[in-house]
Amino acid sequence: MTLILHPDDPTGWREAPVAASDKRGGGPQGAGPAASDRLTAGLNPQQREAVEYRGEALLIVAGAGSGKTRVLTHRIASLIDGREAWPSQILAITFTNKAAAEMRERVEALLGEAAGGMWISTFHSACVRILRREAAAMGLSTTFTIYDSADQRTILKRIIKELDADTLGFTPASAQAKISKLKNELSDVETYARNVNTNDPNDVMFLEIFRQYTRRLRDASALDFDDLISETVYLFRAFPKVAALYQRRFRHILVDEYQDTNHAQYALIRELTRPVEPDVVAELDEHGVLVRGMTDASGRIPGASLTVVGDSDQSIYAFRGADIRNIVEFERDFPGAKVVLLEQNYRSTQNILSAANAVIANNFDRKEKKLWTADGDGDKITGYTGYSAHDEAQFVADEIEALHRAGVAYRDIAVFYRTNAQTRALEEIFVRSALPYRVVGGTKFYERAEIKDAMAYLIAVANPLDELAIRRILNTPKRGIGPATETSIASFAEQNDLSFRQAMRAADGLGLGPKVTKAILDLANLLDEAAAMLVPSQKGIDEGTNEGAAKVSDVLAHLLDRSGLVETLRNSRDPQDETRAENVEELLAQTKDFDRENPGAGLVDFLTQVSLVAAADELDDASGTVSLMTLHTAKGLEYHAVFLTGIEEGLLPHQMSATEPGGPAEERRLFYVGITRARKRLYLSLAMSRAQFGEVSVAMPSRYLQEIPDELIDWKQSPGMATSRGGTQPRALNARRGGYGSGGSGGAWGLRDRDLERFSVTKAAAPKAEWANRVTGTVRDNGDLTLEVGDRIRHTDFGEGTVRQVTGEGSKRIAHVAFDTAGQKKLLIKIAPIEKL
Ligand SMILES: Nc1ncnc2c1ncn2[C@@H]1O[C@H](COP(=O)(O)OP(=O)(O)OP(=O)(O)O)[C@@H](O)[C@H]1O
Ligand SMILES: [Mg+2]
Repeated sequence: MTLILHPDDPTGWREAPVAASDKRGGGPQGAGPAASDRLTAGLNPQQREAVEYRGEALLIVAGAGSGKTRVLTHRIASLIDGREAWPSQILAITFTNKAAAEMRERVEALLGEAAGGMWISTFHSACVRILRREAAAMGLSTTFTIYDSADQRTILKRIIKELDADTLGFTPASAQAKISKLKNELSDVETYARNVNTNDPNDVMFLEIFRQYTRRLRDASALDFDDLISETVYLFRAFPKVAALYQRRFRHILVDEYQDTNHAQYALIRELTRPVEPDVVAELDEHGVLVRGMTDASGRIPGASLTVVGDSDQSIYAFRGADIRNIVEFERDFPGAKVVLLEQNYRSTQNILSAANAVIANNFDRKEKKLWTADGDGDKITGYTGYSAHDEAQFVADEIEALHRAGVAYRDIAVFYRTNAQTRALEEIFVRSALPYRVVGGTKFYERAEIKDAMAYLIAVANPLDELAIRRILNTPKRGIGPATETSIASFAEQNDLSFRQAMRAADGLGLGPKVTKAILDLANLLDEAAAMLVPSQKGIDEGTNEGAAKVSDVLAHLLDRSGLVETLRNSRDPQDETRAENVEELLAQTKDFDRENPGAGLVDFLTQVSLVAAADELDDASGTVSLMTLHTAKGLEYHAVFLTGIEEGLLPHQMSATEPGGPAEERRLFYVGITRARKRLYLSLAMSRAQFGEVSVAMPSRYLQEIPDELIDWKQSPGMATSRGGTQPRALNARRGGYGSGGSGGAWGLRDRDLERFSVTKAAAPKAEWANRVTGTVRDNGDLTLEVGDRIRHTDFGEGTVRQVTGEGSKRIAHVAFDTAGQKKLLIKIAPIEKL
């Protein structure tokens, strides 16, 4: 393998001056912690100790609101301020984009400009950044697509159908969950195949599903979310020299919410904190990567220092493979690690903390830990039992108005729920009450069909191998290309070992009607044209910049205009289509903002940003609005007033987890996370009946409610009271006005990632034509191979056969071949894997 070195060294590896005395590696000459006294002022002694500790591994374990995240930010600031590390030598990992943006803000507030160049990001963003840069080493296109959960399910649905796997009970969701679990355990197809029980038809079938899924993603040059982490781990393991570049660069790695890391994420951290061995150091040196002064006496570059913070009581991602053992076993994995415990809570009132303590105490197998504050009891918790979900929502809306009148800003109020479906009633009432609100990470803008359509155009341009994207837009807007045509293109592609897109270009030889043929070619041409717009000028290519390339917004505008996507929506009679057209135009506006704010960034950067944001959460607080979000999204955040809604059996604990081992305990931790987000006011509410899946059913108060001592809650309408009034019958559901969800998520789209990652596609030194080819995708070329009726040929897959007919012109000539064993096939002569006998 060859070492990938970056001519422009975009990560700043070469910039760091060397402190010969600083054996921990290459940071600026340290003035020592004393210089950053002002950064430790206002911290308690344990927090200060954690900020100032300078060993190799540090574990901070503490309950909610005790300042763990605060310690991380101060620690980063202190390293930089004390000139012990360059910002570029710091990698801080948080769980959501929102948390990353907040952390960056806090560090910037402490340091000002000096904070630039730091990597503060989620695991996924950091990995995408690495993978885009190193894609070549993995045999992956730098423009690889990131598949979200819906994309995964579409592919799995096709595979399951083809394999008739549904007869064995496989569903796209079940296969997806299983694949995700395996990937989070760093188990790939080969590993799974080795351990599969060949006598179990289910296992054998799953293996085939997994295998096909993996192949399709590879063919499409696509990665799913779990791949982002696991592929980075494989990359580092397979290419120690690539790994060394990052091991050398990041001298301080800090991970927030460590209790929720899964095995793959854990492995990634292990790789990143490994020392660089002397032989690799020597090779780096040979390649001009600065290593002098970074090595210790044995000639190694020591591993990065690692700081992790977490709270095992807040572990809520077991379903995604999070492994609490990562935190429990930290001391074993990192011998000599320093452990700091924080005890005092600075966030909430004592009443809120007492409720949290009482609830979490019911979990066994945990270290006893009690949250306390010096700030006093504060108000009691307010409880409310609604007759229906609407009644509950009305209570929430009324209380929010009351808080607002009392001077609490909307942005300092949040409403949490267990499942996204619960937003319906809340949104309906909020819209009616004209309450400004925003759904964080809810029904996402990007998940809307029309946005996915428009995005699919962009994806098809960026990654010509992405079959999913191109098939999505093949007949969107309608252009007369039916499913039969789609299938014949797909099988032509399959038979000729072509991508779907290449097969489209050969449409005129497929024997389709002239109108359909034209429609297919027009679409292929439109995509090629758009791809050509993205090619930088020769100067840009020479200099490795995007100079001369069209802006993302121009490309999208061109695609929308020429495809007629917006126009079709505008001309439709369906009243919903007007909103859809507006949404697509909103996307266009978004690309304009992107272009303005990220000069030099390209289409792939935009697509990456969207996929990362869409999957994890939304970006920023639109100030002045109440935030609605799931309990999972709420992690790490805090608000003056918090409403926990739907505290009912079946919702919390959720019915899916109630029967699973460890399920109720994990749900209890989720409740605990919710409670501990509140600073001053906490509201717990439930409904006596709730409509789910179109059916109204009686709801029971959550078992967790009973775990909170009575004296802490002031019930405005108690579960008991409501029942004694015979209130299990739902009150007539409020008449619907305003429709569901007409506000909400659209407004959130306008926010952006401060931590935006810019991935420059490796294009230095590629001449324009080659670069253009890379964008549109080229394969083998048989030159002017002439074939005539009666010729015998050999195909790599189909064996030998006889040419029956030749149609088409020039590079689009197609041979109709009768294979001896494989039947009739149509082959594109120019590129099919064939030879003349
Ligand atoms: N020493 C301190 N003095 C004053 N305020 C503090 C101190 N330490 C932390 N805080 C404040 O307490 C609140 C909680 O801190 P932080 O968010 O860092 O806690 P955490 O341990 O990360 O919580 P969680 O477990 O919920 O993520 C924040 O508002 C923070 O600014
Ligand atoms: Mg925190």
